[in-house]
Amino acid sequence: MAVIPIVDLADLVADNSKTDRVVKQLDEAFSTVGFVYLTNHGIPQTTIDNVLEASKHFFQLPDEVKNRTRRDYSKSNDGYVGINQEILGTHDLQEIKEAYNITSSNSIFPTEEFNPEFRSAIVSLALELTELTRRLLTCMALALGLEENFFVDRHRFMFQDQTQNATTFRTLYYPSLADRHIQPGVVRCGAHSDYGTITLLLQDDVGGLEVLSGTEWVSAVPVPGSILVNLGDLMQFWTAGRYTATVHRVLVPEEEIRRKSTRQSIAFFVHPDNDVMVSQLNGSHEHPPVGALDYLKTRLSATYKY
Ligand SMILES: O=C(O)CCC(=O)C(=O)O
Ligand SMILES: [Fe+2]
Repeated sequence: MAVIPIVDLADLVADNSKTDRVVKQLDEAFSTVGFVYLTNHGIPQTTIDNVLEASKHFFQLPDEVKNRTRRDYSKSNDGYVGINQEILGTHDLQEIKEAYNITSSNSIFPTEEFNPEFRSAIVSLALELTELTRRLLTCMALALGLEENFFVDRHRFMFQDQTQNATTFRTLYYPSLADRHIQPGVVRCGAHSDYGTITLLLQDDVGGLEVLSGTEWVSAVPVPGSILVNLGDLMQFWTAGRYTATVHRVLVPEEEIRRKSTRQSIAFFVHPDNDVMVSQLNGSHEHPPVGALDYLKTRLSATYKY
């Protein structure tokens, strides 16, 4: 049974030059299971808890209030995404999840009178995740034998301005399923791979995330204090398949107690700057280069329902 490895970042956080072990371990994880837990990543737990708390507060507001900042994909990717507004799994009828997307500190935020902490909590965490992402991108460049700033230089505008970079902070809320009749084809989050470079994922202690390893679904059990990292399809393309964009999902729990619980997670979807042309790093000309933003748009419009 495949296991998701744990990589301890303590040395790297203390001293940026201590990359060797981390580079090797990330390379191994990304070329096999495609998911890795990071521990001692340096982001304070209170910064994470503040977002979970402010998010819960938001998602429990009446629909009428939440819909005031509803995502309108004809304008941008920011804002509130209601139940079934997006279906990631190609065979799923319903996905019982809510989400809120933020692309910078100037993004669309809920009206402050309802939730004054939401903006500041999210911006603080997003800035920390941006820093951590830079460290990871540096390690990945070294692992692939590239100049160490190769990826960082192509991700210059993360969480700064969506007209230049589509990196998105997403807070997710899976409501309680206590009073729902669950038909086949109803899930919390359908099977999919992510689209971009990497995704940093933080989950609460409820569990339910599973990752596909061969033909087997492996539980990504919550490891307290850790951040999960997985690769997106664009990075799989970039590395010509050396790194894997692993399919993952969150089903409706079978146990009554977990079905009743709400579940929360936070995803930081990292994308290259919009104008980056991604060419396969093995020098192959089999597939023409793809523009980072064009690629993302194609993927987003396939999942967006209304
Ligand atoms: O909620 C989770 O644990 C996973 C969410 C996810 O995979 C996504 O939004 O892309
Ligand atoms: Fe995902």
